[in-house]
Amino acid sequence: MITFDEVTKRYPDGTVAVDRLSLEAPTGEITVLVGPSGCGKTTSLRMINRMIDASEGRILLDGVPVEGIDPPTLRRGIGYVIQQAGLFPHRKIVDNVATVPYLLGWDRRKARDRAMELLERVGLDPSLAGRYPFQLSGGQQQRVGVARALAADPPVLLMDEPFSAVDPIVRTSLQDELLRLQAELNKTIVFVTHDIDEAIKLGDRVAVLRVGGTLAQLADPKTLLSRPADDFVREFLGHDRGIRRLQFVPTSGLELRTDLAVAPGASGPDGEPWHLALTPEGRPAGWVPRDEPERLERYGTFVLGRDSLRSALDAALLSPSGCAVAVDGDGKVVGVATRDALDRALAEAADG
Ligand SMILES: Nc1ncnc2c1ncn2[C@@H]1O[C@H](COP(=O)(O)OP(=O)(O)OP(=O)(O)O)[C@@H](O)[C@H]1O
Repeated sequence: MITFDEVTKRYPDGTVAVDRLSLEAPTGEITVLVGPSGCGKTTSLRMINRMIDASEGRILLDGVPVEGIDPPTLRRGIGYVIQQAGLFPHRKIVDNVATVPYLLGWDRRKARDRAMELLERVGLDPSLAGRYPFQLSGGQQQRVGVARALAADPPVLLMDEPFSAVDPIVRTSLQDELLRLQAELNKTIVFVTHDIDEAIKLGDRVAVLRVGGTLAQLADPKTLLSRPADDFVREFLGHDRGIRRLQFVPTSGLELRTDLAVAPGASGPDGEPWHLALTPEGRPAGWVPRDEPERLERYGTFVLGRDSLRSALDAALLSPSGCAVAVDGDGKVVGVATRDALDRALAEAADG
């Protein structure tokens, strides 16, 4: 666990970047520091590995004040990932990843084996190992940055806007990859971003900071969206806070109709403008309008119980029938959520 205990950072010119910050980043969880530009996120992060020293207060790593640990020893247990990866341009990818193991005096072969294993783990083709950083895309470089930070298997990972220099699609896949890795590795991660959506997606806990370096709120994403502490947090979360909150509402309680999904070739129930045609395997084939039984229209699906109400709504909006198709983990149809059922679930979510 990382503990900030009344930590203040005053730069020599008098700027107070962080002001009596107290918070805990629990072991094995992702704690996100988020807030507007200049609110002290990077300063806070760098005080953990002592790239910057606190002016007042203490930072503790599993109860031990970091000020008492010499920086090289401290950093051996702390991986660090920054924006644009910060790779060494004249070293091959494999050697970039093996940087810390080399520094730790590992045998060259063992260090390289470890690097190759990590490249695969972060989703990179091992054939890239012999290239130089400039021969990789921005997203690939960022993956190398993550692999390098993990090389010596540090229990703590500090990540400073690691995905902000790549396009939105690559960014989403890097975020998904990080969540997948974290499910396996259970590192204690402190992640800095100015993007509230990224914070909500990645954080087990989210600390919202305001300019001046004070803590506005520390909460899990669901609580943050449903109960922002004050106007600053509400404003920072944005006007679509209500919609985003739906990503934490489960679909397990949705009422489903099974009569609207029919076997291949069969006709739909009387009086219904649409029915869902199934494939022989029970997967969705498409929505069929009542007056044009040969036509198949597009559909949207959500995995019942796993996906959120937001996904179900998205699925409904994708389809001209206005209904969302509920499937199981194998993609087989378990029922249909009509607009009425979604409306009732929305009304309940608004009350909750
Ligand atoms: N070396 C320094 N000397 C003086 N002031 C500094 C120094 N480094 C940072 N600051 C100031 O401290 C405050 C916090 O900076 P910091 O970089 O921690 O913020 P941040 O939240 O990470 O910002 P951004 O999102 O823009 O990267 C800012 O007002 C910044 O100008």
